[in-house]
Amino acid sequence: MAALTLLRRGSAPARLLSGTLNARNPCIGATQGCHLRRHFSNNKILVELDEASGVAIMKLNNPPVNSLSLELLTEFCITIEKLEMDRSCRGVILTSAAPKIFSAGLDITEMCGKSAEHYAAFWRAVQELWLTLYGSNMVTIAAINGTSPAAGCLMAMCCDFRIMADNPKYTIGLNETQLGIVAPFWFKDTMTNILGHRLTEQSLQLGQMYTTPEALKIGLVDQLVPEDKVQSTAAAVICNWLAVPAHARQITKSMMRKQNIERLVNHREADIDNFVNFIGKDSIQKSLQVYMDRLKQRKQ
Ligand SMILES: CCCCCCCCCC/C=C\CC(=O)SCCNC(=O)CCNC(=O)[C@H](O)C(C)(C)COP(=O)(O)OP(=O)(O)OC[C@H]1O[C@@H](n2cnc3c(N)ncnc32)[C@H](O)[C@@H]1OP(=O)(O)O
Repeated sequence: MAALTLLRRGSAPARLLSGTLNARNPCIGATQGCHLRRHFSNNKILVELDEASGVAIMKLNNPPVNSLSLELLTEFCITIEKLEMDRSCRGVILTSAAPKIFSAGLDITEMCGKSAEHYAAFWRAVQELWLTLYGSNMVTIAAINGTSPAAGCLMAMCCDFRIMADNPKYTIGLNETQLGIVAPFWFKDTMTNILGHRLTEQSLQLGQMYTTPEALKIGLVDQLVPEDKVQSTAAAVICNWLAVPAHARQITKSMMRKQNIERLVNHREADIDNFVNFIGKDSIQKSLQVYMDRLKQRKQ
């Protein structure tokens, strides 16, 4: 089990020990043409695992906009954990099967007009996604092939490296305040680790969505490439990351992230209570409804 996963689950670091296999050139099998590909999918996640390179491509597949429903969140975590346990997989490229949208963030309908029990289950699943992806021991690369607001941006920020399609129509950011809601502390912590305190404060208060050049400039994404080069660039980048001795990279990743992870692990139930109280307020429900109505009106 992964070192970071170990941090919250206390299980044996088998992956950590086995991770040095092929460490000098993990992509050697792929370059020599000995491709062994395994495909598997849940309903909403498509996975293609290339055993030669140890890289899985994981595609969000929840049309039309890859909104993160309870079902998708659950499948997402199961998929990552399955890959984490699979010795032939050492890296994941996270991308979207939908054209133009990486992910529209949390499914707003899951946060409207539902019971407190539903809100609690939904929020636990959102937490689980963050813990699983941010805490993954695998190399994770976000191949952001479309717009990515709110929790869509969070997923990308959980990855080790972000490559975005350079399309003037695409934007990325944590826009929660624009919906009248508040990004919780662990969203904030994730962004702070990437952008620093001042920029995160400004970004969160304004609910700012960045164009691709802006996102590159502030470091929210690491690389911009033409749309048709996103996948191939991600494949090349992940090979570089996998070439680093795995145990050293994993321990370093754990060292950089464990404080943030522990903070949520230690306050998980309180965070769920906060969410349930907050989202159930009439004023917040009204804000979300107005936002959804506006989204629908844009089309008319
Ligand atoms: C005190 C502290 C306490 C802490 C409390 C915590 C509070 C909660 C924190 C929550 C954290 C994260 C929140 C989120 O992630 S909220 C989601 C934010 N997402 C957005 O703002 C994106 C909204 N969508 C868009 O801007 C656009 O849809 C798009 C992604 C740019 C795509 O545009 P498009 O023109 O291609 O498609 P469009 O016609 O707009 O959409 C197609 C249909 O999909 C519906 N839809 C879009 N986004 C969502 C969504 N996020 N959830 C649910 N449904 C969505 C849209 O309404 C269309 O539906 P229909 O075809 O009209 O029926």
